[in-house]
Amino acid sequence: MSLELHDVTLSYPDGDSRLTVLDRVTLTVPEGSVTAVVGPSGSGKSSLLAVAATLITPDAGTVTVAGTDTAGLSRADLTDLRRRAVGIVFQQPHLLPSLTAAEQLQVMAQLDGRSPARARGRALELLDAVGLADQAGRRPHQLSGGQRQRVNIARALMNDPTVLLVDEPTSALDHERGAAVIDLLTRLTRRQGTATVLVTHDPTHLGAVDRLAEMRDGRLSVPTSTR
Ligand SMILES: Nc1ncnc2c1ncn2[C@@H]1O[C@H](COP(=O)(O)OP(=O)(O)OP(=O)(O)O)[C@@H](O)[C@H]1O
Repeated sequence: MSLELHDVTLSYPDGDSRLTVLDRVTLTVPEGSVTAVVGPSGSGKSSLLAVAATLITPDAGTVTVAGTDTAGLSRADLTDLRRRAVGIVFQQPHLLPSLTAAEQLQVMAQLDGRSPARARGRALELLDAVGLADQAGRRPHQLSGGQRQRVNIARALMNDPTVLLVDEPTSALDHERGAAVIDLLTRLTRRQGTATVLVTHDPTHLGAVDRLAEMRDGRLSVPTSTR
């Protein structure tokens, strides 16, 4: 299992008391499968992703990423684990305006110490995988919203992550493009063998995912198989 959260609790200060945002959440995500987490606004979905990404340390419980128990790791070790094993797709692509689609991806690998030639090769391979082989030289303003989101997804896969965390990838897209993005994420998950968590408040287009769980007031239902 590539991502395991066990009995995770997270709270924030709220006046004199604390607001519990994650309440004993347990989730195991097998490699090569997509677990979708749905739930209303404010139910704790983004907090769940932040904990799984090791960006926030929970009050209690364990988070195991790619076989590594994250409890007690130093900040430097957490950063290293994230760089090696975690890909994150945020709601908004946040692409750099002056870079081409290929360069957006290459930057990631060069930061990681790969040679420019290898980074370029991998970038073109991934752009091809997301159906953008012929758009590699375009800058963000020359791409559609759906194409920008596909560059965003390809970029998150540049370091060959074990765990892929995706936050509301369809919120800026129309129905058809949203469905295409979910379909793409599912295909890439199987192909790359990632353990993927997809958070959304929109339960449409989820036909292709493997398991579905619901977040309500910080409690996560046990994921049920959709196939
Ligand atoms: N840094 C913080 N400090 C205090 N409270 C916070 C903080 N971050 C989130 N919250 C609160 O935690 C709860 C869960 O927020 P979270 O963003 O995880 O929900 P969500 O399900 O992702 O919502 P949305 O679908 O609107 O993005 C909300 O009540 C929110 O106000």
